[in-house]
Amino acid sequence: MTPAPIAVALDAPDLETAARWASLVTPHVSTVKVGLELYLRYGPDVIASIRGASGVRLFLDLKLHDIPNTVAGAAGAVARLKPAILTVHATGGPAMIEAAVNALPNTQIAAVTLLTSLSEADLERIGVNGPASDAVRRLAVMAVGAGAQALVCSPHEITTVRAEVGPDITLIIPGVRPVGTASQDQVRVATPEQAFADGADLLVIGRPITGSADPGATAAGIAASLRRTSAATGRRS
Ligand SMILES: O=C(O)c1cc(=O)[nH]c(=O)n1[C@@H]1O[C@H](COP(=O)(O)O)[C@@H](O)[C@H]1O
Repeated sequence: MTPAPIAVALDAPDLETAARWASLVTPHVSTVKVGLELYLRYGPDVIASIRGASGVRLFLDLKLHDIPNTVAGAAGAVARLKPAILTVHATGGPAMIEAAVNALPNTQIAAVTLLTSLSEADLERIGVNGPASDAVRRLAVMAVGAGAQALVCSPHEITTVRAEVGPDITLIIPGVRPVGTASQDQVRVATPEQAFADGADLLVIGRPITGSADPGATAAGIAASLRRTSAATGRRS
């Protein structure tokens, strides 16, 4: 069976836990994601350890955000790790995004638009007025113009962004919560089925899987539900 278009966020306090989660979910999902918690604790070696434990596609979520020259250097520094995907913050601007794209020609650079943990009230406090979807759309268009091949946005903005950037840009969607699970610090959320039906290419899911009693079974359950959504909507994963 084709693994589901899910990146499991391995936000673990230690490498053993992350490697265990990776090996449990690997039969069911296409991708695992290493983020700041693991990378800052263990450094680049964590990538080889996780690859050894799972062998699936690796998404490196460092959310780079700095001047173009610094981001070019930082992206170049992780080139040898050969991540399938690397995140940068879209608000770093077009020159910064372009610098990352040029530094890593064999990696999909994903521009994070507005974090899924931000509410519209939070956005107003940081100077982003109006509906989140307007700002996300503007950032998405700018990032794609700068060469980003993937975008990260919340489930609420999928249809708006897709209409703007077309079918060839990969939409990566965190803020995903299966029915009956808590939102925790996520604000702009939807179910995996809804996000997938709306056009997400890759769902990022962490705690609803890794915090469950049986991460392998939970991942398998969400994967099966996405297959049913696919059959019902005609959407191919
Ligand atoms: O870039 C990301 O992956 C990301 C962007 C965003 O806007 N929101 C967001 O939650 N994420 C990441 O997605 C994961 C979500 O984890 P859970 O909230 O546990 O499902 C975390 O690893 C976040 O770092």
